[in-house]
Amino acid sequence: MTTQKGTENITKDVKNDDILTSTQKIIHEALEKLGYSEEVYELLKEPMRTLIVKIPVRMDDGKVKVFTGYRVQHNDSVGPTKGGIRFHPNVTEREIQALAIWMSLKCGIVNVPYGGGKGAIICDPRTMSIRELEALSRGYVRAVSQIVGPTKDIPAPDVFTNSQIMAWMMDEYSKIDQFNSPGFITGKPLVLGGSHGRESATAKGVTICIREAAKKRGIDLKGARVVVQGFGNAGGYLSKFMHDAGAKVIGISDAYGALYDPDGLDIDYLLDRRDSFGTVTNLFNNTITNKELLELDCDILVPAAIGNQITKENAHNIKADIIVEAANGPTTAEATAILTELGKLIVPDVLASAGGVTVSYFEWVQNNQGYYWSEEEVAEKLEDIMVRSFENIYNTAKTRKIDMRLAAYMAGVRNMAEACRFRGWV
Ligand SMILES: NC(=O)c1ccc[n+]([C@@H]2O[C@H](COP(=O)([O-])OP(=O)(O)OC[C@H]3O[C@@H](n4cnc5c(N)ncnc54)[C@H](O)[C@@H]3O)[C@@H](O)[C@H]2O)c1
Repeated sequence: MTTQKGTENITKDVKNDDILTSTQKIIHEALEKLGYSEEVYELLKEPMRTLIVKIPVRMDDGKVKVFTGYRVQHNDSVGPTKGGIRFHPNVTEREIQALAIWMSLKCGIVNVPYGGGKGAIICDPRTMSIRELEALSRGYVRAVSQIVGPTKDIPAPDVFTNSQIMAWMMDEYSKIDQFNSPGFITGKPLVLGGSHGRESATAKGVTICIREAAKKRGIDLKGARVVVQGFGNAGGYLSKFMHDAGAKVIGISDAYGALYDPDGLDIDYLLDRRDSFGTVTNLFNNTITNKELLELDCDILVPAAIGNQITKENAHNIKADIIVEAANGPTTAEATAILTELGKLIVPDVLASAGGVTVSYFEWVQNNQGYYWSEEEVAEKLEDIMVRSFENIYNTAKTRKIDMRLAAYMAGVRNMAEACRFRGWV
């Protein structure tokens, strides 16, 4: 598995009920601002479909273990639903539902023709053999096969799932479909129809948001002091991209602590020493805490680890002028209000981390065309979409005198609400 030990905390630390409730609150406000009726909110506040399945797997010891899996589809008025599959022991139904709604918002923001979806299996892949994992992955596809497919609902990797699991799932679906179906799932290995640039897509999207936000604030990225919480897929690539852009990455962290150097950290060296769990701080004695990291004097702060990191307890101590959320849900609603009041610019998660689903969309388009793009082509198209999405949301926030989170929710929910109306659902 390529995912990290630390991600275990992602699910544990975030208060998932709060995530769903606070998401619903902002959706309500966004729909109200857009002038949609209460009926539209009633339709969009929860997923349209939640499938719970049982997956029997014969384990290596000869006994059968029955796993529980989910596939949640938020709304398919715009197009098929899309979202990752999480393998995690602590995953809950409400959490997957909230994540499916966030996927809808991200797709609306970058204007790709999908609704949001999300899947999960309650399991701990770190304790399973490769054979058991393959059997579980294939069993999941058989169990949900009636509601997924390249034109219905397209899964992708998430916490503790990777391109190998996507490959098994694609193969199983192709057998059921009796047709080679690469467009059933994204995040596949390149040889099975994966896309160039997908692994770093989230960090690329975050980088573009940082660059655009810095321009708005008159901050020159060259020499700007950047702090990144989390050094896994998103945080690691992001630190590298910031370093390459001439910024000074003065702080990074992982689940065990944080590193700080006011003159800038040697990111290439740290990436080289990082383990497969995104951990590097354990190699150093002179560390600071994650709490101290978030409050460092810097220009740009990027939470790229877990949820609920900036709360009403520490919001007043945040010194960064710009906060760009690579992680899902790092800032609470109260903290957003405090930081906005203090004049900080927050680029919200549903916009900042939408690069991943954008390149997943590119992968699906390439699979449908049977024609594959170069890395440059993928990067160019991602750049174009992210810049336009950022501009749109920034300008909405400015014109309407609202924060960028509410503006992003307005952009994220609009296509869906409009499509539901045209279809005559509401
Ligand atoms: N990777 C993507 O494509 C993607 C896309 C959208 C959103 N995100 C979000 O970005 C965040 C990071 O995702 P990732 O894929 O980089 O995960 P990852 O597992 O690769 O890395 C997570 C990093 O956070 C650190 N971490 C874990 N618990 C921590 C804690 N309690 N305090 C401080 N640091 C901690 C880990 O040590 C690791 O360095 C998550 O919130 C994820 O939902 C990721």
